[in-house]
Amino acid sequence: MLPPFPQDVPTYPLAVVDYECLVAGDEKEVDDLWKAATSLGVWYMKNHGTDLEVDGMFEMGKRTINLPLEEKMKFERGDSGLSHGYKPAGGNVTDEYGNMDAIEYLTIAKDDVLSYPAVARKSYPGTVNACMEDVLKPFVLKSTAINETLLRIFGQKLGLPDGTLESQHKLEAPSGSEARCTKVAARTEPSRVALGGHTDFGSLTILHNRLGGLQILAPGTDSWQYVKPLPGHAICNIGDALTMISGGTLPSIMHRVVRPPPGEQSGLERWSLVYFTRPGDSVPLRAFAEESPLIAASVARMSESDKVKYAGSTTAQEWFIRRAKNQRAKNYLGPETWKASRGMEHRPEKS
Ligand SMILES: O=C(O)CCC(=O)C(=O)O
Ligand SMILES: [Fe+2]
Repeated sequence: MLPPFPQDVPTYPLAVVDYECLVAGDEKEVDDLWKAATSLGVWYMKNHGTDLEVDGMFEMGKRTINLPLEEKMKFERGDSGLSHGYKPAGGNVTDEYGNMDAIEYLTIAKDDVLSYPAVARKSYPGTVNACMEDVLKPFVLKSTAINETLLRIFGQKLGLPDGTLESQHKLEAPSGSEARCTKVAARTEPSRVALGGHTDFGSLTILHNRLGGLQILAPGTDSWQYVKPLPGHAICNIGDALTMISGGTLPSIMHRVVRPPPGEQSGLERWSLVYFTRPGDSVPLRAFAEESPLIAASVARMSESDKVKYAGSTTAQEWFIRRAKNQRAKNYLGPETWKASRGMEHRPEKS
């Protein structure tokens, strides 16, 4: 049993959305989701129906990340901006000064899970391969189904023609969608930022965490605040790609990971699990203004420089590679590298 999140540490309250009610078409729930997604871009989701798959993923992640470093490094992700594989702590920077991160993680491409035993992007340690069929595949498929439900709702609320958002995120299209298991070691110094402030690169993120450590920087505020993990609840957030497609209607929240909060949780190692849904590699990241009057109105209200940003000069894959590559510690040359790693952050200077 993990100790509870301390009562005397302030947390940012998020809306709770019930996934089963969304699936049932409950209008109030759909409206609650839309309110959370368009105001803050992050919410809790209960009754997501993936508890078994999540447990299996945590076990697989722990087994793999607990392998000797030498073994894991055979599958290291490299510095070219592709994320699949193993990333040791210190592999990325967390801020403009080049301070290194303190989180290690293992990232498995959706394309590799679906093509297994053929390799689409990268090969993985035996501990991953051993559960491709029984754990990875059901986790990826269920997480995808959840995100398809959310995309369908967002598409309707945005006034896009039916299927528009889904067609940018086809399961069979090569994409940066991926599952990630993360670990922050117990010995990490309390002052250290484990994962620097960022917005997620793709469209939708489903996060499962059990100990505190996730913090958000809510728009209009100036300080990082913890989000308290709630048992059985996932934390979902909007990423840059959906911000772009929706013409800014769906904001991607800035967040980061620090060590668990003071008190009983503070000395413990922290594990989390994420599924990122991203558009197909070749999808241009632009506001879908021609397809939706609501998005067109949002673009019309933008400054000229924002209009250029939302006009779509990169594909989803180019966006991802630029951001991921410039976060690599080995590629860090100075504050300009950090700046080049930024996405849709509302406070780009915060880390
Ligand atoms: O571990 C967490 O709570 C969040 C991880 C995260 O933000 C990420 O991997 O992008
Ligand atoms: Fe993130």
